[in-house]
Amino acid sequence: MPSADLVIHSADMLVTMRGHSDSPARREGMAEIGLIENGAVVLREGQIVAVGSTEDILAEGWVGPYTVQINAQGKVVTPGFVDPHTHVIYAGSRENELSLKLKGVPYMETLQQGGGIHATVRDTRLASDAEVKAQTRSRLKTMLSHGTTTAEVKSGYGLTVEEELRMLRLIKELNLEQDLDLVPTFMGAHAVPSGYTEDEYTDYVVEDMLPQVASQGLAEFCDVFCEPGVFSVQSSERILSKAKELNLKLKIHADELESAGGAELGAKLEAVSADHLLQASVEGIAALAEQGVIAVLLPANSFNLAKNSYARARAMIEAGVPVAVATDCNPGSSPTESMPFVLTLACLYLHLTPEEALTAATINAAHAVGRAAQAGSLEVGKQGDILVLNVPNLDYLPYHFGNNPVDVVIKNGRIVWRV
Ligand SMILES: N=CN[C@@H](CCC(=O)O)C(=O)O
Ligand SMILES: [Zn+2]
Repeated sequence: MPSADLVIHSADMLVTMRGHSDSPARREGMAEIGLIENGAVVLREGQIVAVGSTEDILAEGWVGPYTVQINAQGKVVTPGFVDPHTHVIYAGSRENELSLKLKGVPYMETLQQGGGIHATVRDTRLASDAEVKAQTRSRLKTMLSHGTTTAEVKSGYGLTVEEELRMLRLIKELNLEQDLDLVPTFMGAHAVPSGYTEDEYTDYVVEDMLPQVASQGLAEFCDVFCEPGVFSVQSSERILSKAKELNLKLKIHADELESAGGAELGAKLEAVSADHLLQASVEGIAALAEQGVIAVLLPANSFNLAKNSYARARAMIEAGVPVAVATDCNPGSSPTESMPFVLTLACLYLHLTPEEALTAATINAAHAVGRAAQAGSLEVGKQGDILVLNVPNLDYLPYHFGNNPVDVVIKNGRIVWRV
């Protein structure tokens, strides 16, 4: 047998997430994390070639003279986190919105007065390609150091054909230039820019943007901010239907601030995920479950909007909706790169157990970005995307918050970050 490039062994707990790669975990399945005590995982040429107990793995003779070994005694080993909802590509920042929020100005009012997303659109358009990439690269590095090894990235701070294509091209370049795998989503329908009515801009997205995005093969998914005052259910349906016709997979920002039928639309159009969902109706939740649409929940966004309002994750899980969690990393509603922080919020405010939260941040998140065949679990044949966490058990991970629990990040079988 050829010897391994890397063996991680003696992990107090090795979380494999096995058995959920064909379809996302639902209901009680979300608590089935495939735990191996005193576990080990073996990597060769970037891939996982064996997973099991340390005793078995060491007896199998994987360790040769050139094998790098990591002793994970006293630690927990998990799949790399998959962050399935980010707006991480942009220039500038919006710390000015903190004082507005403290004065009680709602998020939507800031947006409608030309701030919010529009402010980031202005900053991003003014920044050179090199500036946008440098600022984004730095955030991606923070994400990686906090354990994210795959992330979805949305365009949406361009809002013209040229600027949206530029964002998607820069995502493609960044994907090749740094360690995280990036999954590109076109979100030209992120806000209606000034000078357009909603209908005029919807026409522009459908007739001009989408055909060019699709023909250049720059995006895998299309997303829409479906929210009263931004894109109505009717406009969202026009955009997502056109995207589907052009073979893009679908996501939808649904029922974030108001219950308006966004979840129902996601289910009707067979979206891969519906995201936010704070105000999703009972019927909307049932429709997501029926269609198998993944609910991507964003508790850091809820935390940051400081309205004490979170998505009803337990009702979703009970109804059979597969749940994933994400940072929603963006300069306004969720300025964080940290999946460990999201895990804490998922437990405390979405009321997930640590096991369910970890499922939501790994294999279910991988399904939400179309990467479940490669990422999200520690199974033979998958990419070697692995975390060694400096925590003694699973409960400790969400319990000890506000700092970075990640000891080692392995991406495609290579150590890419280490304390
Ligand atoms: N809700 C719409 N889009 C982002 C916010 C983007 C921004 O505020 O810049 C979100 O998912 O939270
Ligand atoms: Zn978003």
